[in-house]
Parts: sequence; structure tokens; C-alpha cells
Amino acid sequence: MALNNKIAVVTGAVMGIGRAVTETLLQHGAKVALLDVNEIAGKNLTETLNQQHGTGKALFLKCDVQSEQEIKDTFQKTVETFGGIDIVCNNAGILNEETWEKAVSTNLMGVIRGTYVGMEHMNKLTGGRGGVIINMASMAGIGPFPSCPVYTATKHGVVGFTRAMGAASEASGYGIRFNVICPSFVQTDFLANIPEKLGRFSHLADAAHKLVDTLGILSVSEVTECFLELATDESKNGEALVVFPKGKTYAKFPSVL
Ligand SMILES: NC(=O)C1=CN([C@@H]2O[C@H](COP(=O)(O)OP(=O)(O)OC[C@H]3O[C@@H](n4cnc5c(N)ncnc54)[C@H](O)[C@@H]3O)[C@@H](O)[C@H]2O)C=CC1
Ligand SMILES: CCC(=O)/C=C/C=C\C[C@@H](O)/C=C/C=C/C=C\[C@@H](O)CCCC(=O)O
Repeated sequence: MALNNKIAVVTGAVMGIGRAVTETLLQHGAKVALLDVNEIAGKNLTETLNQQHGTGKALFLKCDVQSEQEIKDTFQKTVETFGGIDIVCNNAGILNEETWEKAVSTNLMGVIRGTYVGMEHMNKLTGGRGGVIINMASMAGIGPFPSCPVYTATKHGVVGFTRAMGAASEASGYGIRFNVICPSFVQTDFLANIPEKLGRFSHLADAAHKLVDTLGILSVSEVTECFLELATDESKNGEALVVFPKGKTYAKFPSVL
């Protein structure tokens, strides 16, 4: 699928990986709705992006992915502004083992909300034109991360949900591909103040930092390369693409049948 003239929604689009995905989409000729809770930074970034890529290419919409209504309203506004939705990147996520309910509501439920509302506009069975939904999980969605069990649970959930949606779409004829990206550590603000975010597991921060030293840290552009691959290769559906500084590979899962 070519990205030129496509319409994308990116959640958590104002910083880090989401910003990099947004900029990559714009560089490839797509229009992008940037959804984020950070309104000031979002409006400033969107003004800059429209100066760089042409007026009307980027649209900021304040949205907390914990709110079903805000997701519905901002996706609808995207359709009204740009004329449809072809690509959704459910990227917004947090790590906080103390306020773990918020992490579940953001990381897992936010992805489910964004997927289901995106489908309302994209599903070929209900008048949509199909497309691709790419969810942002983590290596912690593949292997258990001892310092953050709830974060691990949310990301395992995102991987399983996305793979199941890919299978459901193939069986149903939605015309939508569903894929998930599982990065190891990525150089963003997300990695700041980790011990405070680990709560009752803060005693495991040193081990986690040792893991960072062992695995290394990805740049956001290494993650956007994975996004581009999953977005444009129409053979990819139900895939989990794992990316480390040493390289990337499609996860293989045991068959239970
Ligand atoms: N940085 C890393 O080491 C890794 C990050 N990830 C995942 O990638 C995604 C993005 O992470 P980063 O860019 O590193 O984080 P970041 O903290 O740099 O950016 C996250 C963005 O999401 C927004 N956001 C947070 N909660 C939100 C909510 N409820 N509704 C809407 N927007 C919200 C923030 O305002 C921010 O703009 C997350 O899902 C994270 O779990 C996955 C693997 C590694
Ligand atoms: C200091 C870093 C930290 O404590 C938390 C980082 C949180 C966010 C980044 C996260 O999405 C990346 C996780 C990467 C995990 C890598 C490997 C896991 O599968 C843990 C494997 C542990 C093990 O098998 O020993």
C-alpha cells in the first residue's frame, strides 16, 4: 500500500515514537491526525509540520485514549476533515506500576478502543475502504519484564489482541490488516525516571538498567522503519515485528492446534 494521499490517525503523536511515525507518514505524502493529551505541544508541533509539509496535512486533536467518547469524536473529526481513515497507529502508552489501572486503561484498553473505533470507519463490510491498523506493543509483549509486570501484561495483551484481530479480519473480510510492533528500549522520554515508575518493583531498577546496557537502545527511526514495512507490505497481517538494535524479526508463536 502506498502512503501517498492516505489518511492516518496516530495516538500519542506529539512525542517520541508517535511523533516519529507521524513525521514519517507526512514525509511519504499522507495526511495525519495527531491525537494526544499534550495540547500545547501538539498544537505547536502541528503548526510546524504544516509549515514543513503544506497547510492542511497535519491536524492536532486533543484526545485521551482512556476516553471512548474522545476517541469517537476525534476519529469522526478526522473523517470530516480529511475524508476518511486508511491507517491507524495506536501508539499512546505509559509505564507506571503504581497507577497500574491507568496503564491498563491507556496501553491495552486504549488500543482496543482505537482499533474498534477505527474499524467503524475502515471496515469494508460497513462502507469503509479497508486499510491497516498498527499497534505499538513492546518486547515486554513477548517476554516477561520482571520490573514491570502490569506493563508486561498490557503489552502481551496488545500482541494477542492484534494477532486475533488479524485472524478475525481475514476470516470476516474486513479488508483491514492488523499488525503490532515490539521494540526493545527506544531513546525517548519514556525511559526517564524509570525507578519512580516501577513502584513496588523499584528494587529491580538496576537489573532493568543492566538489560538496557545489554540490549542497547534503538533510535525512533529504527521503529519507524518497522512501521513503514508493516504499513506498506500488504502481505503482512496478524504479524508481530520484534526490533532490537541488533536487528528485527517476525515473532514466531507456538501453534496450539
Ligand atoms: N521508549 C521505549 O523504550 C519503548 C516504548 N514502547 C511503547 O511505544 C509507545 C510510545 O512510547 P514513547 O514514544 O517512548 O513514549 P513517550 O512518553 O515519549 O510518548 C508518549 C506519548 O503518548 C502521549 N500519551 C500518554 N498517555 C496518553 C493518553 N492517555 N492518551 C493520549 N496520548 C497519551 C504522551 O503525551 C506522549 O506524547 C508506548 O506505547 C510505549 O509503551 C515500546 C517499547 C519501548
Ligand atoms: C530501565 C528500563 C526499564 O526499567 C523499563 C523500560 C520500559 C519501557 C520500555 C519497554 O517497552 C521495553 C521493554 C524491553 C524489554 C526487553 C526484554 C523483556 O522481554 C524483558 C526480558 C527479561 C528477561 O527475559 O530476563
